[in-house]
Amino acid sequence: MIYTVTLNPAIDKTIILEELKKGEVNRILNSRVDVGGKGINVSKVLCSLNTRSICTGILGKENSDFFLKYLTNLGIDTNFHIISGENRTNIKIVEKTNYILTDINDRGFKMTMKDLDNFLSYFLFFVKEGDIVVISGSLPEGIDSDSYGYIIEKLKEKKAKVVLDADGEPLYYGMKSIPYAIKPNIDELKKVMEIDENDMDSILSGGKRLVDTGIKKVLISLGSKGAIYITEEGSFFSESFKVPVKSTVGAGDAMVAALAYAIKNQLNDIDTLKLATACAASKVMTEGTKKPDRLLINKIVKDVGIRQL
Ligand SMILES: Nc1ncnc2c1ncn2[C@@H]1O[C@H](COP(=O)(O)OP(=O)(O)OP(=O)(O)O)[C@@H](O)[C@H]1O
Ligand SMILES: O=P(O)(O)OC[C@@]1(O)O[C@H](CO)[C@@H](O)[C@@H]1O
Repeated sequence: MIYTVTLNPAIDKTIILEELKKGEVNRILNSRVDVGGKGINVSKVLCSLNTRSICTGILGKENSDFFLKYLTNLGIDTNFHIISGENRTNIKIVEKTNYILTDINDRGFKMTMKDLDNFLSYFLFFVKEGDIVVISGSLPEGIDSDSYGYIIEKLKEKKAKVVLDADGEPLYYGMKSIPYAIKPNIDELKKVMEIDENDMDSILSGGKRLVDTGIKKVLISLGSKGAIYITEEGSFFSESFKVPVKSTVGAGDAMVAALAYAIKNQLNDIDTLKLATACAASKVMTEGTKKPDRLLINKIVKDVGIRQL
């Protein structure tokens, strides 16, 4: 089974403007609302890949119905630990003229380490050897910044394979517990290790150092420049697929979904990176944080080129 864990879910309100004018009245051309948060987005893309996942984590009670209905309508199974409080709303401003994306992410509800332990005590009861657990996104206020490390240790005791996608301290401490796979973007990687983002060799050697620590699969996304995939078997590069951009929000989550799918189905490294690039491109072509189209992914994957590094 694949589980996705989102500790800090969000309602994503995407606003499309001609151009954002600071300090002025801006008129919206179009808008949409999706439920999001990184793990939830991973479950949506797994659903596009016809793969079942259970979407779990923490959900604030106040607007929980909206999340549960949205996911149930997509046919995604949920098993959240509900606590008091309201799930945040994150604003995503898309400027049509220049395609600049501005993310305004709220902090979210407050939770306690006790809430986290309550969630873990029942979640860990379900997890079995060989399960894949994706943990991703920011941590809510109130829990320790090494919480992902703590969760990874417990999941490893259960012999689950953990895929981590986080930023800053949560990524730093999470990596210390050696998850099975990670998917940092280049900015996230720069914060946790010495690399020169403009030098491919430097990024590659950074990724290899991580594989040497025992992390089996390191997928580094480079935004519109593409992605590098480093494993014990080799290192591979894929340019991003040139597509009309509707929203890049969740492109990284689409890659994480492909990575989880590839681990489950034992895809080789080249097919894994092809699928990750196709899922990300399909997501970029999709409005807001809506689930990308399965047929589109299947079409693009055939044309993705991979270069061995
Ligand atoms: N403008 C674009 N056109 C085509 N593909 C893109 C574009 N931007 C990103 N991608 C694809 O999406 C992948 C992931 O992008 P990125 O590195 O921005 O992830 P991220 O920062 O983790 O995203 P998020 O946190 O919003 O999910 C890239 O490796 C690339 O394949
Ligand atoms: O604030 P975090 O948890 O780092 O990121 C949250 C978020 O920006 O990530 C997803 C896109 O990756 C969105 O659905 C959501 O709003």
